[in-house]
Amino acid sequence: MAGVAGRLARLWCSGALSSPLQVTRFPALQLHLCGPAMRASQEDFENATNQVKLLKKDPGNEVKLKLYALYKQATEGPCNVPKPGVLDFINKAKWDAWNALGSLPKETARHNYVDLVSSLSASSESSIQVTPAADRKQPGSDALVVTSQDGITTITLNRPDKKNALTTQMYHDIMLALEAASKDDSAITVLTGNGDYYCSGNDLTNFTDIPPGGVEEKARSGAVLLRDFVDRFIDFPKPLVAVVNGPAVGISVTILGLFDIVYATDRATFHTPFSHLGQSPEGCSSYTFPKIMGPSKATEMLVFGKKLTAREACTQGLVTEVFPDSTFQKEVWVRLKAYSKLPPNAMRISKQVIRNTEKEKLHAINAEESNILRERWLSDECMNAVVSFLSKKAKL
Ligand SMILES: CCCCC/C=C/C(=O)SCCNC(=O)CCNC(=O)[C@H](O)C(C)(C)COP(=O)(O)OP(=O)(O)OC[C@H]1O[C@@H](n2cnc3c(N)ncnc32)[C@H](O)[C@@H]1OP(=O)(O)O
Repeated sequence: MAGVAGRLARLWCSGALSSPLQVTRFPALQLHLCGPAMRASQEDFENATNQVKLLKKDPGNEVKLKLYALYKQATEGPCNVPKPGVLDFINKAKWDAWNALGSLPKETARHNYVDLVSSLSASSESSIQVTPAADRKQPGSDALVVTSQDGITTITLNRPDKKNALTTQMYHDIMLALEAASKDDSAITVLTGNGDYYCSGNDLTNFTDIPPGGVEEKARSGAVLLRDFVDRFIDFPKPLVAVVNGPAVGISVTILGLFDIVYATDRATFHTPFSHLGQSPEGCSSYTFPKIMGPSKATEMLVFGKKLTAREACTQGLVTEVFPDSTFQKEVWVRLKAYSKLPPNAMRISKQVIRNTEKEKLHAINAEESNILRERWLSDECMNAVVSFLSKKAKL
């Protein structure tokens, strides 16, 4: 194994890998917990729209496009106008910026707009400071944005440029967010993605972050992280809903068997390429998938890596309901807001009555899957697959 890992390191040092792999830890991600008193209120947003006109320093076209896109997303939702012609450069650039935000919820766009204006005013010393909502954390990296409103706590994977691939830090942040959501005053918790992907699974550059203890230590700590991460979904006490806004890969698919409801846009696909990657199933899918869809359909996904369309995944029981992409966000959030008005304790207790009978078994399955993966991660099959992806030779 050291040979392959050494190859990975040499490949990186030789610059053959196109993206500058992070051998150091990922920058700490800020977890924006926007509880009822902490989300960017409409007043914050209106203040920010006024303050942006008073900026002393021109923030540049790229930032202005981002402000434009966030403003439109916050006020009108996902891009809903036809794409301008190629010669209409300015409007096409604005359209592209807005469209790139995909299905980002209005509340999140509003929150990001206020944060951006706040940071611009701080750097340009404008005459009016936006007073961020009380107690809200200062803007920082928001690869994970948590908002809580209308009885729903929403955890949004917000790393669209990397198809919402999960960094090691994001696993920790999601666990923190689930912990907070289990105790806040919301009735339902949602996991969704921003951009065209729901989530492309484990960030494969995580494998390049080799600690002093070497690859064996990396595999050990990865197995501990995986087991803890999946345990949070097994034990989560409130109704947990996946709003699958686009393609889903790997662990983002396997943990769906632990959600209570899975709503998907018809653009979504569901791919678990574990053999392709020299790995094996996780997220309790080795138990939940055969239970949900039968052993042969589960084998097609988990062993042979068959990618399912949203409708196939619905037919096989992994997805609860599929919606047309054009009305997905609107229909899903209207429904979830109605569900969130139901008596929260009754929903929580009913979920636990359903889940409790399996909890012990699911924890045992999770422990077994994590141990097996710890070995798989040390295999040449796995590292060769990772090296192929990172050297941009192979995509799924
Ligand atoms: C606690 C540990 C748990 C471990 C257990 C988890 C297991 C898994 O999740 S296994 C599955 C892992 N995921 C993958 O293997 C997917 C790899 N990605 C791809 O194959 C493709 O990116 C794609 C099919 C998801 C999308 O292809 P495409 O539409 O062509 O977009 P790009 O490939 O250009 O992606 C844009 C950008 O994002 C980077 N990226 C996407 N996915 C990942 C990823 N999983 N890990 C790292 N980076 C990813 C991609 O490299 C591009 O980056 P740039 O080239 O720098 O723009």
